[in-house]
Amino acid sequence: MTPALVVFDLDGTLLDTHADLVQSLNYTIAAIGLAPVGYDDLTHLVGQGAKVMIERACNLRGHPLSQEQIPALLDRFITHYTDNMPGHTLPYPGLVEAMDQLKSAGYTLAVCTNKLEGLARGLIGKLQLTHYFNAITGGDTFTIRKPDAQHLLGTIERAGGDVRRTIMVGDSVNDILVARNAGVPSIAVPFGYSDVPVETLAPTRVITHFKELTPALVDELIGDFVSAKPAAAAG
Ligand SMILES: O=C(O)COP(=O)(O)O
Ligand SMILES: [Mg+2]
Repeated sequence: MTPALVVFDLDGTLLDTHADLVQSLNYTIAAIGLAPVGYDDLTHLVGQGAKVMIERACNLRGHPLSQEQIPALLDRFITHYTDNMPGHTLPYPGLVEAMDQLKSAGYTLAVCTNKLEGLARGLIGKLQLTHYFNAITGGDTFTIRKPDAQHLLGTIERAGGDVRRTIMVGDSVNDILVARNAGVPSIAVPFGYSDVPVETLAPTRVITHFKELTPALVDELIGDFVSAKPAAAAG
């Protein structure tokens, strides 16, 4: 049987990236004279990748960007963010121990993020975590991204997983929606960058610390989810 697969969102789930995102974003918008944004703004800015984050920050400062302005600002962000990796970014408490336990139990792991794939791979590599994952996809890996189901389904395929034996772990609405759209149970974590309480996103389960992410919980959610599905119509 295909091993169970746990797919993680990156920003606000796998890694606490907020300080470096804010630092590079402020460095970027300073180029057009805009005042810096704060951590509290981040929950409304992050989630759809760097380009959207920059656009949202400029809108927040009352300076909507023209399409012509975006490429240079995106390059400025990517250069600064890459040059400063891993910066202050760290895995959340208990994550590495949970991933070790899942891998020891024969489970496979993957990353499905709306961060640019190159930035995700660079950051995961700098933190020496690449070896944990069968697949790492970003917002630019496919032509679509979360919450489109195909982003998660494509990640599952690249990881050699089975959608019926997969769970998604995330901190924001796009993660819970992509799981729902792909027919996959979801675990929400409250310590990331959601602009609403994660309970209101109706995930399958909420955990408050990665010590709760055990093989038994994964089996429970997959089992419950499969048994709760209507029986396939008789062929
Ligand atoms: O880069 C972002 O906007 C956030 O991406 P993620 O939460 O899907 O990792
Ligand atoms: Mg996230």
